[in-house]
Amino acid sequence: AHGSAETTPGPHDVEYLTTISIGTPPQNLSINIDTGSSDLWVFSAETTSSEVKGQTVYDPSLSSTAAQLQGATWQISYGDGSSSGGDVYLDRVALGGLTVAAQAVECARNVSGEFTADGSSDGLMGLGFGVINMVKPVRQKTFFENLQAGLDEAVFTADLKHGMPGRYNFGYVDSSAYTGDITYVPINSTDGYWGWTSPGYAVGSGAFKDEAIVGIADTGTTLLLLPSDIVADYYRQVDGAKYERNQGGYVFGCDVALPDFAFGVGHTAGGSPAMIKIPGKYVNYAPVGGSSTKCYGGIQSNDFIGASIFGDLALKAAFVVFDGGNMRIGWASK
Ligand SMILES: C[C@H]1CC[C@H](NC(=O)Cn2ccnc2)CC1
Repeated sequence: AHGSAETTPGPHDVEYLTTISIGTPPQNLSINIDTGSSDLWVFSAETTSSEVKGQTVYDPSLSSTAAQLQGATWQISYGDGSSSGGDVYLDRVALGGLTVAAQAVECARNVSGEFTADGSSDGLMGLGFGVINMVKPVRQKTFFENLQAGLDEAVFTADLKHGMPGRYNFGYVDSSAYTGDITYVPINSTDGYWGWTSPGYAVGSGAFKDEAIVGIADTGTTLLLLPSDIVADYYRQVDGAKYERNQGGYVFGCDVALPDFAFGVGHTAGGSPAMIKIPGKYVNYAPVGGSSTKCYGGIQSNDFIGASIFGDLALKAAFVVFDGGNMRIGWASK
């Protein structure tokens, strides 16, 4: 089996939203597919009403195929400080023409303010590894893990785009969606993430710099978060760019010229790595609050996290294969 679903960017490509249907008859929700976590949770009929502002909720009592997972609860918090928690139902979940008959659907009883304020997202679908699923007492499998054995190929692909809809495909690699070759590198899923190491980077037309970047491919993070020395190297090439503590990162004039940023994939012994080039204009993330002339950079420091995060800013410059069958990740230009 294989399937394909369109995914649509929010403002400034802050997140990408994909429609899933849950239950019988189907209840359609718009969710954020997040390779940086492993819980499928949704706003629900059980969510504290003051914490629901415009989201569509899943109501298991209206689904003939819903069954509560007795005694199961979950609580999750994300790197950006947001959080949610609740109880668990098993129900049919369909996405892109593929269905899991008994998917653990984590129903929120409470969500933090960030989720309440985001009227576009009705929940998250974690496509990380089940080892970090937060359901207790028994961890639950992700949608992809439940699908995997039945897929033609044990893969899903992310084809996110700048300011326009892209696609998540499951079970196949669409050879018409990218240019050149896909370069695959091993992943380290020990921490439950799609962890991988880039051999280095280049700023604009500059030389390749051999500096290993250990990170995760995370569709649930908006920006590209890298070691502070690389980030400083990039913004040295942006006229007037500076680090502003009260903005929480590097800012620059919204009309400034921005160099491309390229990161390496793979490292043929002695040869040069394949490069994924992020166009400079993608690095202009958005005007900072209250200004129309000062803009916030899409490349920022990973200082307080310890690993780098190849978020949407990096992913939307590539066609990315999350290969669960061979525990590897593949990157191609497009
Ligand atoms: C410091 C970084 C900040 C951004 C963090 N990303 C997330 O929290 C992604 N996410 C998932 C659900 N809601 C948000 C990763 C750490």
